[in-house]
Amino acid sequence: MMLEVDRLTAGYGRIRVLHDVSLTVGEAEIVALVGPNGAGKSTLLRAVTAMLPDRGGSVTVDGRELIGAGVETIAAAGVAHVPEGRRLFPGLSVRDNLRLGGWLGRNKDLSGVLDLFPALAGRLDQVAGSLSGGEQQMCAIARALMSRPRLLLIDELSLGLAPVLVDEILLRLTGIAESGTGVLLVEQDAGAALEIAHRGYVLELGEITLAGTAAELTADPRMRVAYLGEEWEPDPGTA
Ligand SMILES: Nc1ncnc2c1ncn2[C@@H]1O[C@H](COP(=O)(O)OP(=O)(O)OP(=O)(O)O)[C@@H](O)[C@H]1O
Repeated sequence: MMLEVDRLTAGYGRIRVLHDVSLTVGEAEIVALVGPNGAGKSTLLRAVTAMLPDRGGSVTVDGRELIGAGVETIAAAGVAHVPEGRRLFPGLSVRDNLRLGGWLGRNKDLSGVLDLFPALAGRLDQVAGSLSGGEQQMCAIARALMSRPRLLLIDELSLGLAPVLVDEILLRLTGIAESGTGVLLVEQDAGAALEIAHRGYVLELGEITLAGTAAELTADPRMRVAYLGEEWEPDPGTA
């Protein structure tokens, strides 16, 4: 497996958020991470990119330990993170945001990401802060891709976006994975995420409570009621 998270424990100050979380993402695999607000999904992505202090467990990419590693080691391991809220530099142009994404890896060639997101091609000179929400999300993903990552971590892809746009961006992710990149996708819209994911995990109260292939999770009755909008029909025998 490319990414292996093994019994990871992480939190903030004295608050422990993640408890012995283990998960994997393979090459060219899309893995969905779903769960309620506050479950620890963003914390997990932050822990993988070593933005949190080391609390226990291990995170390896291709066997290389990331816990305790510096930002350059993480970039060299090929990990890119699209954080919640996108975090573009709003006063810089789209071109400069993209170039910054390629800076550590000395990648100046924008053509690959512009092929993926043609909507950005005509907006290279526009400041990122004036893009629409969907364009900003595309720009944030494109910026992350400029580092030519082996592993892409995306937090709350659909936040504030129209469903049609979400579908379009998810489709792009399928193409990105087909080219070999592993994708760990944190997503509120579990249905949309499981449509493109190969596998998924449910994180609740900082623990993995359910895991399986996308088909297994989509068919799971608990999953269907809790995350996929199915109405609960009490068993007539017990109601
Ligand atoms: N910087 C921080 N300092 C202290 N506690 C934090 C910090 N960031 C997050 N938390 C707490 O950690 C817990 C997990 O938060 P996290 O953002 O990882 O959840 P999440 O599953 O991503 O939720 P959401 O779907 O709402 O984004 C929450 O209780 C949150 O309040």
